[in-house]
Amino acid sequence: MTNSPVKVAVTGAAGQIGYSLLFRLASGALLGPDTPIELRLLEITPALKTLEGVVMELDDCAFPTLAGIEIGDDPNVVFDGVNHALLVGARPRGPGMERGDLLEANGGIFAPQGKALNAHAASDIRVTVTGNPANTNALIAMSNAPDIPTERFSALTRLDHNRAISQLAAKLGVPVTEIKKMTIWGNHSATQYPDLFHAEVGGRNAAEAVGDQEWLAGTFIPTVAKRGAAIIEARGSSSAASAASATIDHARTWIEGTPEGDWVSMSVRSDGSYGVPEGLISSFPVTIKDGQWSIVQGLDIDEFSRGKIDASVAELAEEREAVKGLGLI
Ligand SMILES: NC(=O)c1ccc[n+]([C@@H]2O[C@H](COP(=O)([O-])OP(=O)(O)OC[C@H]3O[C@@H](n4cnc5c(N)ncnc54)[C@H](O)[C@@H]3O)[C@@H](O)[C@H]2O)c1
Ligand SMILES: O=C(O)C[C@H](O)C(=O)O
Repeated sequence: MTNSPVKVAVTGAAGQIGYSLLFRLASGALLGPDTPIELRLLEITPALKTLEGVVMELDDCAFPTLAGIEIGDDPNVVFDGVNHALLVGARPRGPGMERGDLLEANGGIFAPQGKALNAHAASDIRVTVTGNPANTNALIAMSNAPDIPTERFSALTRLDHNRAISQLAAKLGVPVTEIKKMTIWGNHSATQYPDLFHAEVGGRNAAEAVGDQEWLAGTFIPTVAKRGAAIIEARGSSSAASAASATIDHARTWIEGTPEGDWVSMSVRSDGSYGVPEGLISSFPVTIKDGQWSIVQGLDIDEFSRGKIDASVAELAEEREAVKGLGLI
């Protein structure tokens, strides 16, 4: 291992997702076995003691790829020189909280974090927002970091993408590796649109392979879109290991690129493609090469898909108006 360490920041590091994410990052799941990683872990002050315990456990694993760990409660210190920022820590919706309250509370987190990244991150910084509402939190962070190119900000819809692949593979009785070109459009919320019309199963169109519009519209789409809620209902808390795994998948694909003949779903700043208003952080099919993503162009969008994409994008536009009204962007 001759490379110098890559600095990866994780916020909300003492939380549920953090507890799964940190050990996988430290063991090389993001950067591989030959690149040392330095973890920069941000938490709120009252959670630092818990985080110290997690750091003790990380030490106890003696991971060969783990070159160092720094923890703290000041993003201006923790984000110094970071190459990747995985923004996981967010304010969950509490009893009686309206969407506007949630957006305001998260604005208080993602605006200062955007500013701190702008001031202190490395010049090659790439930012992935997992903390909900992920798309709009990414918009807030991006809007508060004017010196970082906008294409370096993203939000996580890879978990939805993975869920869609898994549901489709189970329906058709094929391995997940047979499924290519899955797309999640729109917001990481119940309005998202998992699209089978452009996906492929063993080279064949997925919607045709399913051949059952009732299952597609009445079972597949709501199962994927409401999977987060189903896990909360079953587990008593939101998805954590799968969210950590998808966060690593997302960031690793951003580094390594997409394989020939496939793409991934990633929430990125819209350039107006597919009628998604410019500037919204919306999920698209993207290919990635040399660390740069591009929205897949030229897909035919039929009336059914158009309606679903428009509904989710309308929600993103509403969220943008709400955070604008709060002066967060
Ligand atoms: N995008 C997705 O696919 C997806 C999937 C699952 C969960 N999530 C979201 O990820 C977020 C984290 O989930 P979790 O289960 O780990 O939650 P959690 O409550 O267990 O942990 C969140 C952590 O963030 C910390 N935190 C709060 N404010 C912070 C700040 N300003 N700076 C640094 N840390 C801060 C908290 O102290 C806490 O330890 C939630 O918003 C959840 O809804 C997103
Ligand atoms: O849906 C949620 O609130 C949790 C998370 O975003 C998920 O998709 O599992």
